[in-house]
Amino acid sequence: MASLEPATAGLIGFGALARQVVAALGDEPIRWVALVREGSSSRVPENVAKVIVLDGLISRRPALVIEAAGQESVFTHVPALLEAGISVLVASMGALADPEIAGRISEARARSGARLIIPSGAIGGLDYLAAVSRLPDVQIRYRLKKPLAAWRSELAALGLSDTKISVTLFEGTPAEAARLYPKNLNAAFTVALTVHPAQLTVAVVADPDIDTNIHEIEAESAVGHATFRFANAPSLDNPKTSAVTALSLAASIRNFLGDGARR
Ligand SMILES: NC(=O)C1=CN([C@@H]2O[C@H](COP(=O)(O)OP(=O)(O)OC[C@H]3O[C@@H](n4cnc5c(N)ncnc54)[C@H](OP(=O)(O)O)[C@@H]3O)[C@@H](O)[C@H]2O)C=CC1
Ligand SMILES: O=C([O-])CC(=O)C(=O)O
Repeated sequence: MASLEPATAGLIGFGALARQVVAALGDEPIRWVALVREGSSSRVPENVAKVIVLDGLISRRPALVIEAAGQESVFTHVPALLEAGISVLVASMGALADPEIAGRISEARARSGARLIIPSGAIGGLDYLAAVSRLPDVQIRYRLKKPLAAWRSELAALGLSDTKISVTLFEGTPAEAARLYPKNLNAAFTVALTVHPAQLTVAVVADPDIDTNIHEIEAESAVGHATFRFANAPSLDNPKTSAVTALSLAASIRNFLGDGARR
């Protein structure tokens, strides 16, 4: 980072991702403040200040707020932060599949000039996908396979908790995937926003024979065929979340704060 002057950074939620982001940036001069829900069971360490209302976070004028709490918190908190001129890094990108919240975020950014930072999260290759997205007839397929532990409630609802074979849970559009699987399909919507949702198809698989979260992206266009495959170790604290996601957020935060955004 460019300067040793501490920056204030906010966190929405203090679960697996937020805890790992703070740990990954342990050597950086950052004053952390976390917005947690009243009565939350999250254990917030002493080096992180805690607030329970959004105004408590806004009044500290953080240089950046990191949303790591789920799609619902994007609806309730992100437009107000942007309106207040505070830039936000959003992990729960699937929230932007909802046209109303996408519109509110876009208007708030335009009014205040605050930035919405989109991390690559559990995946990569977004630069290539952005490059080919302007070509006519580009087709992109995204397939997410996770172990059964990541799909407990979905498999129980189908009576397939102990399946011995892989189960295709979903095939369809990225917006529908983000809506149906709000804790698992955010990376898919990051791909959708990088290209165009109409260019992308999504498949979701529960696989009893794997122990990693596997994201496969295939792009076919006039300039070639590309395949990306990310076999991510799940976070020890949350099997739905890949451990690399916190590192991606940490890299984006370093990048943003190193860009002269310190206060
Ligand atoms: N872009 C990507 O590639 C990825 C994105 N994600 C997104 O990140 C989110 C967080 O992941 P992870 O940390 O593993 O999840 P966790 O469930 O471990 O943590 C989320 C925390 O947020 C808290 N929380 C929920 N709602 C609110 C709220 N309205 N205000 C404040 N705190 C809240 C919960 O605490 P409590 O219930 O105690 O209040 C919980 O501790 C996921 O839900 C997903 O949307 C995850 C992985 C990859
Ligand atoms: O962490 C992952 O592998 C992906 C994930 O949960 C998401 O995109 O919401």
